Amino acid sequence: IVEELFKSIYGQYLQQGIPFRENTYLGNKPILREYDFIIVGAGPGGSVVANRLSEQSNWSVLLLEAGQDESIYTDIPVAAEYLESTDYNWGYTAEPAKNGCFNYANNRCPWPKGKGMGGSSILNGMFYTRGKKEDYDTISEMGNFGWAYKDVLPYFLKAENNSIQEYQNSSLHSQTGNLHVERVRYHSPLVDKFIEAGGELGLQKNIDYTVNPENGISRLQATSRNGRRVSASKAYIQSVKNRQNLHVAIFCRVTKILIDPLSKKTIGVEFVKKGKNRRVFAKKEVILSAGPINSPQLLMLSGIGPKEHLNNLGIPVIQDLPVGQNLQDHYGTLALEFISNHTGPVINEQTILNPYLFEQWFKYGRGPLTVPSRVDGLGFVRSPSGKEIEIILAPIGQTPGRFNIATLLLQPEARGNVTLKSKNPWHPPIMSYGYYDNITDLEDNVFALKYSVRLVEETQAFKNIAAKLSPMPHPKCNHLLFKSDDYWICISKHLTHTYHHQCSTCRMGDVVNNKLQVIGIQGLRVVDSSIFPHIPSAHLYSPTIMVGEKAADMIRSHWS
Ligand SMILES: Cc1cc2nc3c(=O)[nH]c(=O)nc-3n(C[C@H](O)[C@H](O)[C@H](O)COP(=O)(O)OP(=O)(O)OC[C@H]3O[C@@H](n4cnc5c(N)ncnc54)[C@H](O)[C@@H]3O)c2cc1C
Repeated sequence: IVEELFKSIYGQYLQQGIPFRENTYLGNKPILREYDFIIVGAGPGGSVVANRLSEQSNWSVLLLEAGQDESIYTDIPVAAEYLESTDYNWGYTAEPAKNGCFNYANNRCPWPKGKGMGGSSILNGMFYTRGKKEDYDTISEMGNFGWAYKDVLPYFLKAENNSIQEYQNSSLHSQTGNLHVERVRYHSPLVDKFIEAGGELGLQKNIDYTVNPENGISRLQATSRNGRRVSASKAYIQSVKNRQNLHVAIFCRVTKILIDPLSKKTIGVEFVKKGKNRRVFAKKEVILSAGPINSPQLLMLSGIGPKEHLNNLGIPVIQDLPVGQNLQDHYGTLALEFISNHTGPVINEQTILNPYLFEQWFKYGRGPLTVPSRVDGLGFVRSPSGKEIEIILAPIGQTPGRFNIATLLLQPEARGNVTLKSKNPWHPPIMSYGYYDNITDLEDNVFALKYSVRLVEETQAFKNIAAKLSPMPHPKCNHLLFKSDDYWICISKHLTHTYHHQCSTCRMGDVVNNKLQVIGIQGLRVVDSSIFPHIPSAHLYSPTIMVGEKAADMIRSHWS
């Protein structure tokens, strides 16, 4: 019976898995029937693994990406926020929030996710941060051997290529990796005011926040090179595009991971390209790097997830695991508006197309278009509850004489989850998150908003340019006393902003082991931001690159 079943599964796969020629990412390489490794998703997790595994010339590697290639538009740092309304975004929306996202229709916060070579690193804010030593030590203390700070630091360094002058001789930075990091190449005088003001309030000026993001303030370290975005695909795929053993195929939407239900061995994946269903097989492993929303979705569609949920949808259960649970994220307020007598450049939908600014950027890698999402300046303060909060300066306003400060809770209490709407792979999953359901998050954000106002209104640095909070109250909060705690609570709930660091939906310890192998399944790993069991105090691009570097080493040593 087992043999018959085996034949019926594999026989069908083998018939359908005939080779076909493809218009692939680079050149016209055919997608073969079988590879040693199949990687799903060309985001930061998948791009790194594809590069590192294909260093081994006797291993064949296929990287399947649902989206398209990058373009000149994704190269422009300041354009990041505009890319969210293009096909580079999966365009997800979270479920209605009870205590946040009030400025959006039905209280549903948008959850953009990058779709294309580089994943979310083609539309992210390009902040380079790594988090705190304690973040990784906590991950290790949760039982994940090999993930303490001392274990992950070498991989951060392996990845980094930091050209910032003052870090050239630091043992905590490196200049040899693939991920370029530099200072923003347009220096607004407002950033200096921000740093001065932080100093006046007792923050340490010009800290290296990648090493210790605490009680300090400094300019941004950006994942760019000569003023151009460095996506994960730029950093890890473009330079190895001519490797014969690496095939990269775009517009390939994976709909299922093929797993033999008896042996629980991963066989390959099913995907759709140009409307056709196809299958491709893995000799060694399938590596799932589809990101924090699509990785759990694909696992559940393939029979790996909470038993009851899968049973309710009629999906045969292969492995009962808490996939999609425990979603974590960073959120806060975007953004308070301040006015001053400083007149600097203005970037909005009209001025971004200004030919002079474009030429400055294109020819020389300079000017305001090099400023990622208009941001240059981060501060780190501790709330009365003892948690770290990030304060973000956008010195370039959307209207003249204005600038913005945003808040970000680095260790929020809120949690969420990803579940399936149906067993149809084309239906987006259901995403929920408890914005401000926990009073500590709300109190911490109110503290951060009041701190941001103090930073501007109570320091000489900003007084010198007559800077102050815009006196126009938010129209939905103008029934409350301006600047009172109740006003700030109202602002928090209306101007809720997620920083798109969703993670932990395939968390290490519950869904994958410390080698990132899916528990109970052979030949299947998850390598992306969904594996963090506990959210680092960082924007997650560089931590996910670190995960990719570390995973590639583990995979290599497993198979050698
Ligand atoms: C708007 C925004 C701003 C951000 N700003 C910053 C920042 O300033 N600094 C920072 O450090 N981090 C930032 N982040 C977070 C960071 O970019 C992400 O944490 C990181 O990209 C996660 O990497 P990943 O590999 O887990 O997944 P992703 O980057 O989401 O990549 C997943 C890839 O898989 C592909 N994929 C998904 N499903 C399928 C499928 N079924 N078949 C084939 N391919 C599939 C996707 O198209 C995508 O290319 C931001 C994120 C966003 C969205």
